[in-house]
Amino acid sequence: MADILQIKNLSKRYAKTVAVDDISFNVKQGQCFGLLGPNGAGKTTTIEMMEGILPPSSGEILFEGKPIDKNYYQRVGIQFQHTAIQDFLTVKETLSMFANFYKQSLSSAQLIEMCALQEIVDRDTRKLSGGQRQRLLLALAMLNDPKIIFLDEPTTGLDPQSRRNFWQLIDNIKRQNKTVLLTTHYMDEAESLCDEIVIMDTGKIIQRGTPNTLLKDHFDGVLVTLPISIEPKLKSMQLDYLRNNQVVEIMSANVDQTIRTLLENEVPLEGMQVRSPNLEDLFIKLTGHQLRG
Ligand SMILES: Nc1ncnc2c1ncn2[C@@H]1O[C@H](COP(=O)(O)OP(=O)(O)OP(=O)(O)O)[C@@H](O)[C@H]1O
Repeated sequence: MADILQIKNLSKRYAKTVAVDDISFNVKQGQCFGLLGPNGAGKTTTIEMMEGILPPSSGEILFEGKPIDKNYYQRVGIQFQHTAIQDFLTVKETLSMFANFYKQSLSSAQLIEMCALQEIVDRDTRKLSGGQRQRLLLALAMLNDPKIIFLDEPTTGLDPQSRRNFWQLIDNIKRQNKTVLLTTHYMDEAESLCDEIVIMDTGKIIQRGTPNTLLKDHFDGVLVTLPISIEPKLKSMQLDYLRNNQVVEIMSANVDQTIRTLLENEVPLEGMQVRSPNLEDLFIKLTGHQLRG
């Protein structure tokens, strides 16, 4: 697959902060690429530079091998976190109004189908739920049939069902060989949607790869989780573990052996869970802190 975007030594410096600090990566055509990181990591600054709306302090962005120019906006779609939608218009009227901004646009019928807007086409945009509003914003970003679509935290604040519905739409868009670039705080979102991710912290890239490879590279086995109350016992056994909120997590390459050891040491197993490590665990392992907070 060819690279649709190349990010080379990109930085954004403000008077008191280096928001993005010399990052480089490529995005392949047709890929869903995720920018992950905690609050203030530099995700929004990075995506806004990639969207062409924020000038970098240094470095460059190539779109299909060339510096981005004024035609870029005809080729890309952007779903902003807070797009102002005109009051007193229906969903269909809103789509028609925004279509005027582009030389070429998809038909309303195509967008309505693509973004599951059938039941709300005649609804006043002030009466939309959070999930419906996000679907309309997605349709607006898809209006010009872009090659690449940028989504900045598209599902923040949505209920779990609406988030999953939204993921389905993104999946359908990916199937049309569109490139999707998204920022997210949600690790399950990244694991479900992204072919490749970069994890950012304090303006730098700290890891890059496919979710699966990153997890395989950093974890060997599963996590055995127990209530925090057994921590003193684990300390006395000199067993390696991580503290995560109200639980302790033991990394185990052999669950049977770990459970035998715990039983031999009379550790109560009530409340025990066994699970595979996820990107959230990886983030904590790499940075020592959680994504939210
Ligand atoms: N216009 C600005 N002027 C000064 N500093 C800024 C500006 N925009 C962003 N920053 C700083 O740059 C850093 C990165 O911010 P950015 O919004 O890119 O992070 P983020 O990863 O998107 O965080 P969040 O998840 O909270 O949106 C932060 O320290 C932020 O305060």
